[in-house]
Amino acid sequence: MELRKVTKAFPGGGPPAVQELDLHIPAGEIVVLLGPSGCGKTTTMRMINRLIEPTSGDIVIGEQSSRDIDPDRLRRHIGYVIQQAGLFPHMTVAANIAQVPKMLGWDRRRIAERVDELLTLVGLEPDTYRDNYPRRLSGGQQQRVGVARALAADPPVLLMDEPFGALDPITRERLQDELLHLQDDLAKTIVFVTHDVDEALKIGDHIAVMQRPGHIVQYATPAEILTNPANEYVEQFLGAGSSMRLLRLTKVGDIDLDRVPYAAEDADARDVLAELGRDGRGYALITDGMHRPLRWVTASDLEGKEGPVGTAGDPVGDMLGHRMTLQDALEALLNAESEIVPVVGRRRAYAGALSLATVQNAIQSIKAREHERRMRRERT
Ligand SMILES: Nc1ncnc2c1ncn2[C@@H]1O[C@H](COP(=O)(O)OP(=O)(O)OP(=O)(O)O)[C@@H](O)[C@H]1O
Repeated sequence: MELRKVTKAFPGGGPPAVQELDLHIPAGEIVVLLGPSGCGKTTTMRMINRLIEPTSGDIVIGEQSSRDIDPDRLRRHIGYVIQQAGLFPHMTVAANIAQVPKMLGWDRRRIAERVDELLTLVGLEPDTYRDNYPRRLSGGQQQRVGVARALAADPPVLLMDEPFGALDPITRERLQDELLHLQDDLAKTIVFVTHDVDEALKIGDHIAVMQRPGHIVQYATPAEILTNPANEYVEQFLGAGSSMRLLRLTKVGDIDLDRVPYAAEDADARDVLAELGRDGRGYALITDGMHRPLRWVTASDLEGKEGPVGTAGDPVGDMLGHRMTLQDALEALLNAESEIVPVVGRRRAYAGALSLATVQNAIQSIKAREHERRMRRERT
């Protein structure tokens, strides 16, 4: 989807709500519009599904200008989720979800099957929820129904306007996780509006940072925005704590891990001992035939031993996954029994090790990059 110099001026003067907006929204990605109240996020969304018409410019979906698509047809191909779900209170959950399929003339059986399928997809048990009314549901459950309704006719595009804005922080985080999980399978093209920086960083493949009135100041990936904000405005909008946020964005597998020596359990104890001597840190990891960590051994476990390492040493306790965020890894390390913890990648194979010192090095290099960026900006 592509927005080309899209402008919206409302009658009554003042600067246009949206000004010559250019935005490329790649298929299958989540693009977040992030900005303060009144910067034109909702107006942009409403132009995409033609609830309002641009004053000038063009919106191209697929190969076609949205102007050339009948608005009703267009809206059936674009799911819309808004804050507080916007469900019809006098209709059951099933009837709410079934709206678009009904308009499309699906038969009753197909609709009923689709409703149950969608309820299951968004984590609501069909038998419990399909005949319920929205007011009997919690905010989080209503929002789930809102997502189910938007997905009913399997639209390729989803517009989500502050969908989790009215939820408590815990429910909000859970729904964010579920959305990302769903997106792994569905790969919809999603435009997601929020004014919450952390939500944007977590959800977005790309983020468009918007500024009043109605324009984009930076369009980049979350990591780029954090490490290289385009200007003072973006930096201020991100606020303090960029380093902590980077910990949340960075995956364990992205940093330089500790290369602890390792050997298979059938390796000769004398060879492992020699390797320990060369490495100098005094311990090694023993793995099974699939490179999965089994035990820690120290030099004294191997002293005088001949033949395979076998069951020498102590079993490995905690392990970390390479997809874990640095923040979660830090938390796990603080609670771990040993100072150093193996990191495993695909099929739980050994990928390196992590200690507080390794994390600290990673933080240091993040900080160094930040410092360098600041110096660069001051020079220009
Ligand atoms: N129907 C309208 N008539 C006149 N002005 C409008 C209309 N809709 C929006 N505006 C104005 O356009 C600007 C952008 O509004 P918009 O709702 O798109 O911002 P937003 O970024 O979504 O803000 P919020 O986060 O508060 O929803 C605001 O100044 C708003 O007052």
